[in-house]
Amino acid sequence: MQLLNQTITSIEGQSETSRQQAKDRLDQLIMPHWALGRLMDLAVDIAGISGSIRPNVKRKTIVVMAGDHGIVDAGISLYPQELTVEMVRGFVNGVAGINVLARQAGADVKVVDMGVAGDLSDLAINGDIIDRKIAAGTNNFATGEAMSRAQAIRALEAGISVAHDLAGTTDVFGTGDMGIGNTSPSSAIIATFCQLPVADTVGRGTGLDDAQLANKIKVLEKALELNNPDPTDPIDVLSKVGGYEIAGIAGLILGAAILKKPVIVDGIISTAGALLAARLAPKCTEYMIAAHRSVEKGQIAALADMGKEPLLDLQFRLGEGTGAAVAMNLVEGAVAILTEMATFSEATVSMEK
Ligand SMILES: Cc1cc2ncn([C@H]3O[C@H](COP(=O)(O)O)[C@@H](O)[C@H]3O)c2cc1C
Ligand SMILES: O=C(O)c1cccnc1
Repeated sequence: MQLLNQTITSIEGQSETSRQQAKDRLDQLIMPHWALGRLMDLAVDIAGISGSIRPNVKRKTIVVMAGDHGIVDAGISLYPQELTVEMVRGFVNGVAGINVLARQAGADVKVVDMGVAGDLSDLAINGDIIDRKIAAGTNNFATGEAMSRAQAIRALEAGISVAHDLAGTTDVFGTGDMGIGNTSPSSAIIATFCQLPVADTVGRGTGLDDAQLANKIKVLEKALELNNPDPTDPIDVLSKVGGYEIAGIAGLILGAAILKKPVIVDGIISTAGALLAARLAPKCTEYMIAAHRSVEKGQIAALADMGKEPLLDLQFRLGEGTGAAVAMNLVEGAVAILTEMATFSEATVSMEK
């Protein structure tokens, strides 16, 4: 509890001085005023986050938090739980979607076992994954709480500790997730914090049909009624209807904020983690960059709640950190514009407005 308390009470906002210095320079670049639009807004944010107008963004790490979910027993996903382990092995072998897009963006992928139900000890022993396993999957929150308060706090602190462990080799973090069934706790968390009917935050996940979607909504409505999470108590929400990888993502974001490093937030699972982090420490939203608009409508509601506008809309519904990886290219582009493009006074040619 000490690491969590220390972290949430110490997070400061962006540097206003660096934001202003970045704006002043961007105002004078050799092009029509602010003609690169949101890429320039992004450059201002990264300067404010890092406290520098020459921010380092070369070393990028996508952290894929993995965990399983007891609520798969209620038939809320198309796929079996065993796929979580198989996908983790796929990430380690470098063959999944996130591996391809991270390679293309020049980012490392680090996989964290936050609470996978299967045995990954061989990978942990070899150092192929980071082992922060809290339990072998959550309890089915259709029949009781997902985890204890103590487990929820340990999972958040594990995420914070991962950010600290990777800080020496990371300029920019990206969040990712793997866990069959995890769109369900994500939707439940978002419905609770945003005080929305769960039907407004639920989507088809990996591809449910209409009848399966109706069942998912019914299961989650009943689960929320049974658990009655308190939206003013983020640990209560996490323990009752959350997930270990979602807690890990929230912790990673809190850690990035304390380290004053940008964290690119992926799809609905990552955004549920981000909302949890925001409820614990509202200022941490200043360190988040929303990568993309997910097909899942709950993600859009959570982003709106935090006042975040996603950079991309590519109809993604994969997770793993794939949107964050694609958005890393934009982060590097934004900083390149800030640091490499000439101002009118620096340019050798004179230009009349
Ligand atoms: C092969 C495969 C790879 C994935 N990679 C990410 N997800 C994504 O889909 C799952 C969430 O959807 P739902 O809540 O409907 O189960 C999570 O594992 C998420 O990371 C995958 C899903 C599958 C099947
Ligand atoms: O928004 C996402 O990242 C997402 C959507 C559906 C399934 N898995 C992930």
